[in-house]
Amino acid sequence: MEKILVIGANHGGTAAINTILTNYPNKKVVVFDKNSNISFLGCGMALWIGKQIDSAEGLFYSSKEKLENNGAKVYMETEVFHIDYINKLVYGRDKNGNEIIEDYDKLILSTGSLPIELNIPGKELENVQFVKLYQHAEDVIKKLENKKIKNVVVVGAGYIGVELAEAFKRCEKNVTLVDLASSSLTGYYDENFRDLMNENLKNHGINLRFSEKLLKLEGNENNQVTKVITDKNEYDADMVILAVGFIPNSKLAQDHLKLFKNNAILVNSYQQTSDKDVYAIGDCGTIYDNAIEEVNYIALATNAVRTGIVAAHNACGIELEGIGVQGSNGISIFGLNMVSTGLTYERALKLGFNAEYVEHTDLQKPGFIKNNNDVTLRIVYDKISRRILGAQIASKEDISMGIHVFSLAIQEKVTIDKFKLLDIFFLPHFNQPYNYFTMAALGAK
Ligand SMILES: Cc1cc2nc3c(=O)[nH]c(=O)nc-3n(C[C@H](O)[C@H](O)[C@H](O)COP(=O)(O)OP(=O)(O)OC[C@H]3O[C@@H](n4cnc5c(N)ncnc54)[C@H](O)[C@@H]3O)c2cc1C
Ligand SMILES: NC(=O)C1=CN([C@@H]2O[C@H](COP(=O)(O)OP(=O)(O)OC[C@H]3O[C@@H](n4cnc5c(N)ncnc54)[C@H](O)[C@@H]3O)[C@@H](O)[C@H]2O)C=CC1
Repeated sequence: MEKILVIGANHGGTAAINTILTNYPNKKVVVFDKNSNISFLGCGMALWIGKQIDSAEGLFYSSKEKLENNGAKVYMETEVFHIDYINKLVYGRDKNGNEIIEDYDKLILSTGSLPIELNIPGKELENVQFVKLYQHAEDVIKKLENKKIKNVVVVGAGYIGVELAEAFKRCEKNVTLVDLASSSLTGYYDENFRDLMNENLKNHGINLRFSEKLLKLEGNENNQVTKVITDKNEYDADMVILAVGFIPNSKLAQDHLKLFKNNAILVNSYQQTSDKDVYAIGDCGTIYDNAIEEVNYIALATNAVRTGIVAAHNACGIELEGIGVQGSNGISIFGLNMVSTGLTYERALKLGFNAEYVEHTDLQKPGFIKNNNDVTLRIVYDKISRRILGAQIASKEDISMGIHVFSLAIQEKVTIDKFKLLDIFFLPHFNQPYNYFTMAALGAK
């Protein structure tokens, strides 16, 4: 029986394992994970910390037991420390120090990512937290019960930082959000969209400190953090969250597999690495980005799931080519919903596209409908090829599904001119006859 070994059983790994177990009963599946849990939805962490949900119970959708009931052999709390790619052997060590060796016919690496560690004095002080794992969130929640924790400084105003800033505010903490960049969410939105989010955060009492470089953290005699020092200011801090991005966890691939510029494991559209019997999925690997028509690194659970499915079929001998991604993403903070896909205008210009954008703001539904809010849509396109490169939408309405049409447009290289006359239904309960999709696109010269 052919044996497929999976290292890492979070979102990517779980998707691959389930795909194999469901579709290929003639394959043996062996799994290693160094953690004690499987499938934690990090996206629920802010909801849990901010008490918008009561517990973490619903934040898992799989477990060792579920995978084993479906036929896998699962080693939890067992870290793989070496792979002999030549002899196809994987070496793990369990929590009791026992060494476990398993051979494989095909190997799927799903070792994910690690939060970036800033090399600054004071980073080892107590109450300086990373937020990636279930255990991290549990630790933060327990510490927040201490009423002495009043001032929380969040470093990094990307997706994690902004979501957690809201969560800490909901716990009635004084929250300062610091970023090296001149705004929150610089990786995802253009300036006027970022301004909407910054205004929203400010209006909810979050102290925004942008264009500041973190220099060091200071502590008291008990080694607990007390201050955050930047190149411009200093802030009182009883807890500091470091959320300045992820790096791929590709240590096991070094010295054997080809890596991308940020050390992600380089894969082709079948998730195959430079070793034909080894696949890499999710945050530890690269992904093809249709917006730039090149390989890229985009750490998202959605990509982990899709690449897991692709790798599983290919590892089992059924060819399935991935179709690439657009990096579609979304955020919802104090009722302001923002979604984006593909390239922002700023990034498109930086990458050398002949970029242009059209933008339109209008009520979601006709004026006679109550409970109705403005929606702002920006579509970014290339003036020469006319190809749609990206889109951003912001509103207090739930506009989340709207972004998917732009994701598909980028994937299928639809031009802005074709988009102008896209068939969009109208019903006053949902939208307007002169839809902002159409109105924005018609503005393209
Ligand atoms: C707070 C937060 C919120 C997020 N919100 C969203 C969101 O809303 N939407 C979204 O799309 N994405 C979100 N993400 C990103 C998303 O969680 C990641 O992209 C996703 O977890 C990647 O899945 P993965 O399986 O590739 O890697 P990981 O989740 O990093 O899992 C890797 C697994 O490999 C195991 N492992 C690693 N090394 C070894 C080893 N040597 N031996 C054995 N096991 C090993 C680890 O224990 C882990 O279980 C969020 C992330 C965080 C932290
Ligand atoms: N809603 C969603 O889809 C979510 C997705 N995620 C994903 O998880 C991954 C990790 O998220 P984040 O850590 O928030 O990364 P991020 O890339 O979203 O944001 C990192 C932020 O840190 C800032 N930064 C970098 N170095 C810094 C420094 N030295 N000092 C101060 N600021 C610095 C950057 O300017 C950036 O704003 C991302 O890929 C993200 O897309 C995370 C949370 C939610």
